[in-house]
Amino acid sequence: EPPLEPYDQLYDRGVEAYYRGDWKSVILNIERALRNKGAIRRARAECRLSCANQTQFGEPLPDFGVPLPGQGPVHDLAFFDKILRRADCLQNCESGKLGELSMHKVSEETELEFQKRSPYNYLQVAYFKIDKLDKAVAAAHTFFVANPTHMEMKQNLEYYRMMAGVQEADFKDLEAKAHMEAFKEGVAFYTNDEFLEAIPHLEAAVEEYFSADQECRSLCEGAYDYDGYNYLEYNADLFQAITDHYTQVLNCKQSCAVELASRPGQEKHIEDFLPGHFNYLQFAYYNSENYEKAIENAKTYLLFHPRDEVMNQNLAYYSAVLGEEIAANISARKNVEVYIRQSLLEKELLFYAYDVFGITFVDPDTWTPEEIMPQRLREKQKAERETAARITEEIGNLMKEIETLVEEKNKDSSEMTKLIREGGSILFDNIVITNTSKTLNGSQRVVLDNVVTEDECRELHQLSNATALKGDGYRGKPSPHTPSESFQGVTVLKALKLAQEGKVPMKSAQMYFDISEKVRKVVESYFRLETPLYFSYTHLVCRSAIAEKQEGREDLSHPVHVDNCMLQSEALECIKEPPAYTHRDYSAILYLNNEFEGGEFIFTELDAKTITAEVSPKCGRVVSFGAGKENPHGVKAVTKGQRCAVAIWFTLDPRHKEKERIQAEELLTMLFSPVDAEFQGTEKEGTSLVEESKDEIPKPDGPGNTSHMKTENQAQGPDSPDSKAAANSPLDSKHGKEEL
Ligand SMILES: O=C(O)CCC(=O)C(=O)O
Ligand SMILES: [Fe+3]
Repeated sequence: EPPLEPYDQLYDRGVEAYYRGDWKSVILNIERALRNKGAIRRARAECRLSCANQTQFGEPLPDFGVPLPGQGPVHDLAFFDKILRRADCLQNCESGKLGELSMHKVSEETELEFQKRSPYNYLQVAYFKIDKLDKAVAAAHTFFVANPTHMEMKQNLEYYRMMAGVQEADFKDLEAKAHMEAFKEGVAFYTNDEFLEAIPHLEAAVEEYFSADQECRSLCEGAYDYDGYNYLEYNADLFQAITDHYTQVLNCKQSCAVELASRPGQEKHIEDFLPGHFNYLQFAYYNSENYEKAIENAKTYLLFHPRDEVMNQNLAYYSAVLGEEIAANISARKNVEVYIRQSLLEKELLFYAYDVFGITFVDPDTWTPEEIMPQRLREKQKAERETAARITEEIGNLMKEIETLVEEKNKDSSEMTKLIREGGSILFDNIVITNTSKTLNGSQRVVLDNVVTEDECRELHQLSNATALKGDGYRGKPSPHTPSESFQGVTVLKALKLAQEGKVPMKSAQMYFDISEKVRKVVESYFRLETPLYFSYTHLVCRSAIAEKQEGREDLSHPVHVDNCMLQSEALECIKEPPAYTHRDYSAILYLNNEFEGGEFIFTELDAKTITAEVSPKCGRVVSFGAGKENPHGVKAVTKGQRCAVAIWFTLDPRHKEKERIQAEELLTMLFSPVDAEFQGTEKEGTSLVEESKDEIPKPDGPGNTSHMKTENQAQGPDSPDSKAAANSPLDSKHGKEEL
């Protein structure tokens, strides 16, 4: 084998070759750099592990029989004897495996390049140039995993995906970590309720985790990092120097828990990662009816979180099923117990160093018992946290005050501008403004007359009755608002479709479309809106009194409400949340007739009682208003006859533009473009050319995700672990599977 070359030099040579276009040399050097880096890492880890085994502390000291004065220094010597032997062992081992390379220090920049997986970016191009597609794809994928926002690589991958000869299996992550892969596979099966299949992967994940942890920890025993110290001024004595270096090593070892729970290209690591394995496992074993193993893993999980309620319940349940006695004899995993004990000792030392020397330690684990932190440090941190909380609260209060001040100012000015603003042109000469916000005792209100003619009113009224006849049944449906009235409604699209089928006059349907557009323009202009107003919903509605149900009637035809929020009149509040149509910004109602009794439109206060203005419907009259809480409104009972109106709601948000409106526009264009008009003539059946609204087909429904899990004994009630454990398993916590 050729002597190992430092990988930073190999890498530099590869990059140089890249700019010469010497692809073979790029591949040769960079592949070798990657291999060397791996070899160094492995050699270091192996040597540190084997030397630790060879020169363990804790062997009995030379026996002096009775304690002698002066035995202390002998103990010290025995300790440092071990240290020297360990150093000797390491030197021999490493130079044996790595030769001169063992002394070579790689620059931080190169280290970072490798961390970012940049070598694979060069490799990807070089392989592509020499037509090694499978390798190019793997290199590209490997790079992209760690750089998911890299646009060019994303495009490359899309390009590769379309190329002939490229297979799905080529998209390999060449730097994937065995423990994470096994975990992901296990969780994938688990998520599919394939528990039996999940188990071997999760077990492998645990095993791989511990070997990765061992390697990670051994790699922490490197050189002292003077970061933060002035190199030249650092003059610690023997024990301070040992302390500084050793705490750094311990800090690094502790952070292995984070390192192992991290995924390339993702900022956040998986929280509570190692304990999570045993949570998955206990539930997977339970669902595979292996109660012994379920108990073992539940107990192992409890080593980390002894007070976890769900897990304690699970354990109680498993124990009851299996028999308390057998259960009591099953213990948690030994290696995990050892791991925890060691980790806690490390934490204690680190907290000690934190407390005394101020060497910062941030505990990466969520399961550390509180007692591990020294009392004094705990109090210090508590005090600091309290101060921070107080400051945060004070700042919060201040911000709130400022916010309300600003809000009030904005409200004043926006109300002012709104007031000044309404009153724009009404675009058509014959339309008249009958009432404004001022005369209607509110804001964002207007009543206009002569918006449409008597003929138009009559035609739309007939359209409503014709569609009701053809569509929903003879007298319309019972009103959703009152038992004393019936109610019929038709949208623009429905009217056009019925017209297309020859069931109502096309001219009327088109008039309905045109008139609603006219109202939209007028409202947009009158309220001087700076951005376009879009249709949100259009409905031609007639309410008819049911003669035999009028006696003693006290309800309204349409209870007082606000169009874009849920009115809570007792609380004098309006909540702008679904199911309210929160995106509605303006409403307009065009009345078509007055041949009925009652049916006055009313504006009220937020209490839904105090009437502030009343509008009597008549043909051609439009009442229009802001759809928000400033305008609660309703309709008084229609006690005789039929009251018809076109109700239109508008939105300023183009994303909520009515889908039906767009379809209606398309249908009209199609019907009245010459070619299509002819084409329509051949559609004798009258089948609709426009797809039925998708909303009318019930949405697909999937199987419940836990419905077929083991449910035996569920009748026993609260002890059943399945649903609760599932709810508490890491899957459903904030680190969902999509992050994996
Ligand atoms: O028909 C009316 O006068 C008002 C109807 C209304 O407010 C509504 O449907 O939201
Ligand atoms: Fe309304």
